[in-house]
Order: sequence, then C-alpha cells, then structure tokens
Amino acid sequence: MFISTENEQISMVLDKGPEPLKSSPMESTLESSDGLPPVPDLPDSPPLPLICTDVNVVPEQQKNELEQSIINLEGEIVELRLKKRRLDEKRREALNKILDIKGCIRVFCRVRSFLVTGRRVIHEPVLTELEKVVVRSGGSKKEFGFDKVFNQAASQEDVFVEVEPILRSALDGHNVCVLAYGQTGTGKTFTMDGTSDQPGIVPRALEELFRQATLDNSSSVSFSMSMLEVYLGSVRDLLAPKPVFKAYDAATRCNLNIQTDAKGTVEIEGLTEVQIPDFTKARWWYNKGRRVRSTSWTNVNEASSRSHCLMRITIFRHGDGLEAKTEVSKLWMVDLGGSERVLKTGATGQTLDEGRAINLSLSALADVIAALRRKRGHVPYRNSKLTQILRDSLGDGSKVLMLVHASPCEEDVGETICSLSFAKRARGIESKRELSEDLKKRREIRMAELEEDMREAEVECQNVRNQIKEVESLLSEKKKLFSATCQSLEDEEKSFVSPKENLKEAAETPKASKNVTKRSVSNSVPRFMTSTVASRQRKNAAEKEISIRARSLITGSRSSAQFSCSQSLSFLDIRFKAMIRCSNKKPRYGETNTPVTESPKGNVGLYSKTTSMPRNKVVTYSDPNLKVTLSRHRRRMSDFV
Ligand SMILES: Nc1ncnc2c1ncn2[C@@H]1O[C@H](COP(=O)(O)OP(=O)(O)OP(=O)(O)O)[C@@H](O)[C@H]1O
Repeated sequence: MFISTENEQISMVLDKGPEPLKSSPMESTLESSDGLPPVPDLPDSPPLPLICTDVNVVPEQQKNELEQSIINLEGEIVELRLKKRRLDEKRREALNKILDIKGCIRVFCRVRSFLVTGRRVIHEPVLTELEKVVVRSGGSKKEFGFDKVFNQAASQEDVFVEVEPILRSALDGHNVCVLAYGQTGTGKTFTMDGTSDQPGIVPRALEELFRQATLDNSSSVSFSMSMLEVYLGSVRDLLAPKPVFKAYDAATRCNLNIQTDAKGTVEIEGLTEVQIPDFTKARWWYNKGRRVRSTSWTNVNEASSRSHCLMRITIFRHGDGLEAKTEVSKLWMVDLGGSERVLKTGATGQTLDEGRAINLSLSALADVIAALRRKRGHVPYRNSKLTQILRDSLGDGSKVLMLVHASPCEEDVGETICSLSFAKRARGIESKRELSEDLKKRREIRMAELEEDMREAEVECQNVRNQIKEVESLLSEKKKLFSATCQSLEDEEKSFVSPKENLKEAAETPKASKNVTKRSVSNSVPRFMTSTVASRQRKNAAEKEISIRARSLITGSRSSAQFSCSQSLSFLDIRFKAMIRCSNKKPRYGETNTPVTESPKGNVGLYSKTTSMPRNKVVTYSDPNLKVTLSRHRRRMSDFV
C-alpha cells in the first residue's frame, strides 16, 4: 500500500501483509552503478500504484510560496494600519468637536458630603441639580450653572466617568489640565488622590492611560512623570533624589527655573522626570511625591495642603512605520491649595504666609482664565509661578477641566459663594445659560451625532486592531516556517553526499577513515570520548560487515546476512543508506525517486524515499492506521537490525 502524507511531502510504501510486493518495473531494469545485480522482478505481483513526490523540489517550492504569502501578509498589515489610522483620525476629530462644543474650559462642581462631626445638621444651604447649584444665604438665593454637578452621594467612579473623555484627548495629542479648586477641607485631595479603597482621579487616570496605550498595538505610547509643588511662590521638585531633600530647609528651598521657548512650550529646568513603564511603577512614584508634599494642620483640615501640587504626565506617541514622528502632549493633574480666608483657618506665622501665597496664585489663575475667556491679546501668565508652569496647557488648543469643590455646611456659605463665583467667571461665555433654548437643543443633537460617530469609529478601530493582531501572528508563523524551510534546504545541501562517495568512504583504508573519524569526532565531542585504536578497528570491521550485509540484502540472500546483537546498525546510517540508494539506482538530488517496498516475508526491501528526506524534517502521521503500519514497519526494521 502506498500512502502519501500531504504535509510532509513524502511518499511511503508499506507492506501488504503476506502478499508479495513487486518493485517497480522501471527499477528492475536499472543497473546498479557499483555493479551489484538489480533487485529481481517478481512477475506474479500486481503492479503497484506509484505516488512519487520529489522531496528535493518541494522545500524550494514551499519556500517560494511562503515568501509570497509573507509579502502578501505584510501588504495586508500596511493596509489595515492605514485603515486604522483613518478611523482613529475620524474618532479624534469627533471627540475634538464634542469638546469644542462643550467648551475648552469645562467646569464641574462637587459638593462634599457632611463629615461625621457629631453636630446635627439643621439647615442645608446648598442644593444641587444636574447642572446647577443653588445656595441660600440670609434669605437670598444664588444660582450657579455648571457643565456637571456631583452631589454629596456621587462616588469617585461617577466623577471619573466624566473626566475620562479629556484623558482621551490627552492621548490624542492635546495638552490637558485637570484642576481641583475649592476652599480648604472641601475634598480636593480626596477627589484627586482618594483613598486606597476609593481611589481618586489621578490613580484612575494612570490606570486608564496604560489601558488605552496597550489597546493600540500599531503605535507605541510611552509615559514619563514629574511632580512638583508651588510653595510660597517657589517651585519644588517632589521626585528629586534624596540627597537634595536632606539639604532642604525653609531658607534654601529648591526654586526651579521656568523656561518658555519660542513655540510657547514650557520647560522647568532641572525638574526630575521619571519614565513610567507600567501602572505599578507610576503609582509608586506618585505615592513617593505625595509623601513629600507640604501639609500642615489648620482649624479647618488636619492635613491641609499648604501648596499647589502639580503632577505632569508627558505622553509620547511614537508613530508606526507609516508615521515616524513622535507626538508629545502633557497631562497636568493639579490639586490646588485651599482658597481660604486666612483668619478663618486660624493660621499664623508660616502657615499664614502659605495661605496668602496660595490665594495670590489662585487669583492670578482666575485672571488668566478670565483673559482666555475674553480672548484678550494679553494673558497675564507671568503673575504667578502656577500660571507660568501651566501656560502651554491652559491656552489655545488645550483642554481645561476645573473641578470646583464646595462645602455643604451652613458656616461655609460665604466661602462656598466665593468659590462658585470663581467658577462662574471661569466658565464665562462657555456657559450654556447664555445660550437660547433652540441653540442649546441644536448643540445637543449635534453632540449626540458626533458621539455616535465616535463610538462607531471606535468599534471599527477595535475590529481593525484585532485583525492586525491576527495577521501579525499569522505573519510571524509564516516567517518561522520560512526560516525553518531555508534552514532545511541549507542542511540538505550541506549533508548531501553522493552515493558513490559514501561507498568509496566505506571501502577506504582504515587509515583514511580513521582520519575522517578523528577529525569529525574531535570537533564535536570531549577528548575522553574520542575513539581509541581498538575501537576504530572494531568500527571499521563493522562497517565492512554492514557493507557486505547490505549487498546481500539487496540481492535477497537474507539468510547469509545475520547481524550479531552486539553490533548495531542505525537505520539512518549514512553509509547504509547510501548503499541502498545506490543499489536502487536512486537518482541524484532533484530527480525522481524509486518507491519504497518491503519484501513479503517481513524482511527488508528498499526505502529510498526516507533516505533522501531532509534530516531535520519531522514526519508526523495523523492517520492512526498509518501509525500502526509504520510502527510495524519500524519493528521489522529493528528485527532486521
Ligand atoms: N466626597 C467625600 N466623601 C467623603 N469624605 C470626603 C469627601 N470629600 C472630602 N472628604 C473628607 O474630607 C476631609 C478633607 O478633605 P481633603 O483633605 O480632600 O480636603 P482639601 O480640599 O484637599 O483640603 P486642603 O485644601 O486643606 O488640602 C478628608 O478627611 C476627606 O476624606
């Protein structure tokens, strides 16, 4: 029976039980090159079907096919990346338009919950609606509009959901600034940092950034982090190495220089910038910076932040093969110092100075935002360190999100009104309250359309990303297969020794073969494993015997070729193979082969196909019947050996 395994590209002939097999007629007419008689023709045997595959041509053809499919797959990847880029641009555009409609400076309000103080809450002066806060004080009522209001029951998750789109904008290449503003003790630090069980915006944002970055496999995104505080009008590096801090005291606080280049890009001289390869590392650096931040006890908050704490994430978006340039954007997350009436906090001495400095810089921030809102030519960035640092992230093309915090308590009403008025100024003409109902409606419809476009582009983009992943993995498989095929061809070229040469080698004098053995062995094994004179003689004797027996096998005189148990003849022995090949008149590399046959009595026939297989070719059989037959075949061979 002939079985051709498609994958391995080999043909094998297996015995047909007791029925005698006949070698091919063509084979019987061929004369052995070394003068050995040809294998006798068996006239009674039925002619066998012949399936021959030239193993020497197949790898070459396979190599060419693989090469072509690699080229095709690479082309497919390029096209998919282009498509992904177009979809990404579509999504970015839609998001940008949404943010523009919503306003480049968005203002949210969060009203803190009542703290457990033991005091009974008699009157609640602050009422919240979806986009409105109403404050009642001394018989009067004041209303403040916002883009979004978070009431006392709002969770950290609720807040983050609204902040997330602006993070996407930062990843898309815009400079973004998220600011927490409000009176001391209203929950700015709680919103930004949170606690271990209720993480705030910063840890969530870091996690989200890394999540988004891993989604996009075609362009690589990397992040670096810096942290600083603006304390008493000077800039202090929160991630600086320790020795700097040891020498650090009130008089010699680090005062880093702020530089602005011709393009308006801000750089802070000497500010530590650390690479953050993953979320864990980012969190570690962030906690390190937080621990260094200046806080002190006040009447209002026992761990009151006495400075503005700024964290900068620099986003580097390295383009794929098609777009080599790197886009850089900044995401600032700022926990501003508490706006407070210094007398109320009971501050004296240095704490009083800290309060004044905070208020001064907050006022400068309010001026900058007001100037931007009015689109004035001159924006007073230089009035404070805070506004100098944020210069390139507050102006044109940037997105600003201000979270104003308010206290729900009666005794804080005055401060609450101050904070909400600040927010109102910041919102300015962006406020929807100034728009007519009709215009508001049209804007909402447009935003809904854009949001739909964005979602569609996102889903499509994800599909394309998945497709790219699939094609890339297929490509890598093909490449592996290709290099294996090349290697196999190379090995075949190297290992191919013509039958004549083999026979010649086998018949050579012990001296000559000794040299060959010595050379090859000494190159590959340790010295103690090299052959001795006695072992070489034994080997030569065995080789001669192999040669004689193989000849007798070929001529059918099996009885005269009994192998002793102590001598082993490898089925793959190159000389043995060469002789068999020769006796079959096996054509040379690249020519058509003679099929394998096995003699009816279970003894050896010819196996020319297997002998010419590339050495590293792994043959597998998926057909269980074939496995059984092959193992029987192998057993016979070992019986013979
Ligand atoms: N939404 C909230 N839910 C529960 N607790 C809150 C909330 N907001 C603030 N707190 C608690 O109120 C206290 C003061 O909050 P936090 O320190 O965040 O205020 P702050 O505005 O940062 O003050 P400062 O300006 O003095 O630093 C903290 O104990 C905090 O846990």
